[in-house]
Amino acid sequence: MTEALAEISLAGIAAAPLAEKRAVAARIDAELRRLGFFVVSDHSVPSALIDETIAVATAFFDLPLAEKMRIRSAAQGSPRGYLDYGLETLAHTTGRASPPDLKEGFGMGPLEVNTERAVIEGLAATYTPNVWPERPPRFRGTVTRYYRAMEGLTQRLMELFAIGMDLPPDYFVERFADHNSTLRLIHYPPPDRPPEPGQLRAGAHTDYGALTILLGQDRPGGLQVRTPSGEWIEARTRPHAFVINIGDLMMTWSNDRWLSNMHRVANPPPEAGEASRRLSLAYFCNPNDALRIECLPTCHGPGNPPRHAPIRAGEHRFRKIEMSKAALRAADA
Ligand SMILES: O=C(O)CCC(=O)C(=O)O
Ligand SMILES: [Fe+2]
Repeated sequence: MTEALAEISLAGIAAAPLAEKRAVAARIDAELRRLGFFVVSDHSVPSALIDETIAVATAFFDLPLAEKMRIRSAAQGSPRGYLDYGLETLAHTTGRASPPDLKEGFGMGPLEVNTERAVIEGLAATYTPNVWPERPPRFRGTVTRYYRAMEGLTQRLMELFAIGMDLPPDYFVERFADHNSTLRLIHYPPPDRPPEPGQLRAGAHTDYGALTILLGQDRPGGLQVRTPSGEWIEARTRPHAFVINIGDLMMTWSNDRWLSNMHRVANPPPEAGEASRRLSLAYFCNPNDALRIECLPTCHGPGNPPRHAPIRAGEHRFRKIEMSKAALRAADA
């Protein structure tokens, strides 16, 4: 069995007849069962938009730290604005002790929100407002366009997911009305000192939501995915191809038919120097925060009872976000 990520082309998919969509959906189904990850090409997100987003992200991370800290992420709610070094330790979200991840980031979320659905009982602030840096000048417009492109690609993928799961093609549409998806620009700088024992660019974790669309630069110290046999393989990609993986909510929905798989970002070899500077654009697609996530109707039956207790989408994510910040709380105490 090959253990590399499969590449699936979405060329012409939007206007394709159902039979053709079914064939692509079957390939996606196979990859999500096997690895929980695949690569998409011909996805119709313009290469120029990807390049421009990388360019404004790079210019933002190049700003002086004090300027970035002016829009530092608030302590509670969905992370928005600047995520400084040391804020997040992804290994904690799977219950393992670790030093913080070696990265900084910028997070933003929905562009308009129906406030009537925006606050979930018992959760602090779910649809946290966006904050934007003053510089670079084209940052807000470019990042906004990229976010819109991710919303569009998500719709195409969710249709294929529904077909792959023998559901009506539009099954997920209303479930993603007032979605709370986060776009995160992530910067992994070249190391300026050896990592602490157990410290990675991003510790091993699973993603929390429905699916993730990742554009990661192919640099030393990149994304690694765990195989069913427990090895780590490098998820190497061409410049404008996306890595798609599902998160915990999709695994719960599918009753574990699809795998929300462990992945991490490795440290570069020290001799890689400046060449190991890496950016990634991670779009974490989440459904409506108030939605109860429970086994899909086509994923249980006699001999296959639902394996997970229902959980509200926003609640699961918030629990994970709080775990990821545990190091910060310990340091503050
Ligand atoms: O930067 C990457 O390649 C992956 C990052 C990631 O997995 C995450 O932030 O959840
Ligand atoms: Fe991840």
